[in-house]
Amino acid sequence: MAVYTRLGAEELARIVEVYEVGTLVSAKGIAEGVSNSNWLIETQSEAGSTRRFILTMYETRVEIGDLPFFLDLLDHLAARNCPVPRTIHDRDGASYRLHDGKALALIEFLPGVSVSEPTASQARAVGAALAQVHLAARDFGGSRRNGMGLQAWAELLGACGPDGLAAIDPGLPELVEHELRAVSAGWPAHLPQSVIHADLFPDNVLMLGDRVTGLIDFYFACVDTTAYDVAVTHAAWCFSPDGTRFMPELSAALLAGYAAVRPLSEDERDALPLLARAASLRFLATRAYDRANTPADALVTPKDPMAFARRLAFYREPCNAAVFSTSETAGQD
Ligand SMILES: Nc1ncnc2c1ncn2[C@@H]1O[C@H](COP(=O)(O)OP(=O)(O)O)[C@@H](O)[C@H]1O
Ligand SMILES: N[C@@H](CCOP(=O)(O)O)C(=O)O
Repeated sequence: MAVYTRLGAEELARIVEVYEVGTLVSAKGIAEGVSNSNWLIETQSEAGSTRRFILTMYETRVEIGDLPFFLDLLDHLAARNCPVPRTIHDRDGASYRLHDGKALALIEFLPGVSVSEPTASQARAVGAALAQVHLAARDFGGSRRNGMGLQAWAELLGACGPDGLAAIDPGLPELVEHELRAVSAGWPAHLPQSVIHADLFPDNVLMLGDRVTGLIDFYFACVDTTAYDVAVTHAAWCFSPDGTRFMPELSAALLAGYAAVRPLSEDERDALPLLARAASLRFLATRAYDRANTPADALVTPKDPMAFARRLAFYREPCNAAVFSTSETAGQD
């Protein structure tokens, strides 16, 4: 359940009044998501037409100082026809406002559902949408460093300690130590950089059939290696959720969909096997840390770190590097 803050009906109505969107007629807390509190808001204009919005209250994970980057990015991408929600500015023109010390934003509601068993056509569409974002963000003026990069993973994994990792799985301390070293030594510093989403999991994509209607949850977005974002999305979409089963048809389709919009250079393709190990390590790190630090009675159940240890084991097998080198990846869809 991701509604951490309670807001009463009168309070919500007063918040909505600050925007030129009509009056509040309903507000429902949204259970999905783990980081922020979200409400589905319905308003009515004087003429009687209704509109829907998402009201997000940023909880502890999002720094208020980063909000201009995240929210301006949404408006920039939406203006370039990327399927991302626009922000609704208040009567003073602000994209977010403070309420009892926490930041709030009203965001366009987009239709669609998050798929749990993606098809190849859906994976292709997601690859294309990701490439569209990478291209459309080229003239975005904002910048934000990746606070969830290699150093952060090392710190999170270090904070778990060998015993904490071994409590999850006896093989984890050795795997993590080896992979942190390998990824750090092999990180391809020369590749193109851009704004990246950095967390494009199926639950952050809204779809209607094979069409991507919404890319959401840009709260890890930053400037980093573009191909790393491809690797993150590959790790997120191309396996069964528990990481035991690689789905080759989803992989080929996702990479082909991406390359059809933004062909990957040879250097980027060559780097993908290592970047996919890096992406697996990143989600293994946050999940292991959350597993070790979430109280047993917490409202949110921590996600399984082993699902990404299994992906990591897949990507580090030299024979599996071939999944990234099909001719489709070069744009011949
Ligand atoms: N713009 C939007 N349009 C429609 N639904 C949305 C939108 N933004 C968020 N949601 C809904 O709210 C849920 C949680 O949003 P999300 O940004 O992923 O939260 P969190 O950052 O807490 O993970 C999503 O799974 C989706 O159902
Ligand atoms: N995608 C991450 C969790 C990040 O949470 P989000 O709700 O902000 O997407 C994972 O699966 O570990």
